[in-house]
Amino acid sequence: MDATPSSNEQLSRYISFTRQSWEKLRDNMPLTLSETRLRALQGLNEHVSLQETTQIYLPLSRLLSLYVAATQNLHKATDTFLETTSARVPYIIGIAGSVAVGKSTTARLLQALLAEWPSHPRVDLVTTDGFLYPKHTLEARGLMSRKGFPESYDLRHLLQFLIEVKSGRPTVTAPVYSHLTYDIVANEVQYIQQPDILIIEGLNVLQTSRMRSGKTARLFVSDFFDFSIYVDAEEKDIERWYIERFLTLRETAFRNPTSYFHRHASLSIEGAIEVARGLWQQINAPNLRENIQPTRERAHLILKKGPDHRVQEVRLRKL
Ligand SMILES: Nc1ncnc2c1ncn2[C@@H]1O[C@H](COP(=O)(O)OP(=O)(O)O)[C@@H](O)[C@H]1O
Ligand SMILES: CC(C)(COP(=O)(O)O)[C@@H](O)C(=O)NCCC(=O)O
Repeated sequence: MDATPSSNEQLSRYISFTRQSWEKLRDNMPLTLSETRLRALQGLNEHVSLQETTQIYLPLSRLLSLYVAATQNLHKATDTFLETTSARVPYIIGIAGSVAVGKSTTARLLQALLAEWPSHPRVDLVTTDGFLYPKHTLEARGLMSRKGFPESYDLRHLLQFLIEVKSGRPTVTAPVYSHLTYDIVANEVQYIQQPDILIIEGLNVLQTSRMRSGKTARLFVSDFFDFSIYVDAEEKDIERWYIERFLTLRETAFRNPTSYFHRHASLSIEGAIEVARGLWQQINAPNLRENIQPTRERAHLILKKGPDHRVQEVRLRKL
């Protein structure tokens, strides 16, 4: 008998909110942000409407804020019991989902909103692309068309980074990736210095993948998460968003001569759509189906977007 729970069984572990029922939760919450502050945040995320920020993401930031406070209190309780003073340890939130589903936008918006709550003002954000192997290594291993697949990441390095952050080290560094050069940036690192909250965003953060040696990893990235979010949408919508973003980049970033995709800046619209669809169908769609979507039900919260990026449904796991 198959002991793996079916997708329906897994989803029944969640409380499901329609957009309307989620919005109503705002009534129970002290949403203290002024209209002026919200508009300033809007400037950081011009893609997300003010209505979406207020109705979906602000309640979510409130929920997360309650969880952070509860965890901070738990640490205090342990300290009282043990008569110790532990190092400050960041609360870690993982954000997973397909390429182009809107992970970065969601992560940046939550970073800004969470920083507004006085009990945890310092919120840092790290994207897992910094832990991809450098381009020359991917080329040498024949992995350039497997970027974003589990084997394209230095998982050991990512786990080491998380161990250091969670052990309360005052300064931890993360490598940096450039979408412009399509490569790790040599001699550049991001410093993480005991923020109150650390958001880790990436395709792979809920995966229970194998090490390159073929052995199953003993530790998973998600073991370090206090909370995790999966950003979900229909594949046909994500493909369209991917192509739209590619067309925008053709008119902006690709014009830069140092861009890895500079040669695509001179393509016709039809030519650019063909290239983008090819990248989607050969790399990102198989990765979504094989490695990303199967991790969805590991998340504490699932945000399901409609064709216009507006969240249609929120599922919260019964803890
Ligand atoms: N909430 C949103 N509302 C409108 N557009 C969005 C939203 N989130 C993302 N987008 C757009 O969708 C595309 C992909 O978003 P991005 O955050 O870059 O995705 P990812 O980090 O998952 O690759 C971008 O062009 C972005 O502007
Ligand atoms: C860099 C990425 C693997 C995303 O990495 P993440 O930050 O999610 O770890 C992805 O954006 C990517 O480059 N995919 C390869 C195919 C493509 O160019 O779309």
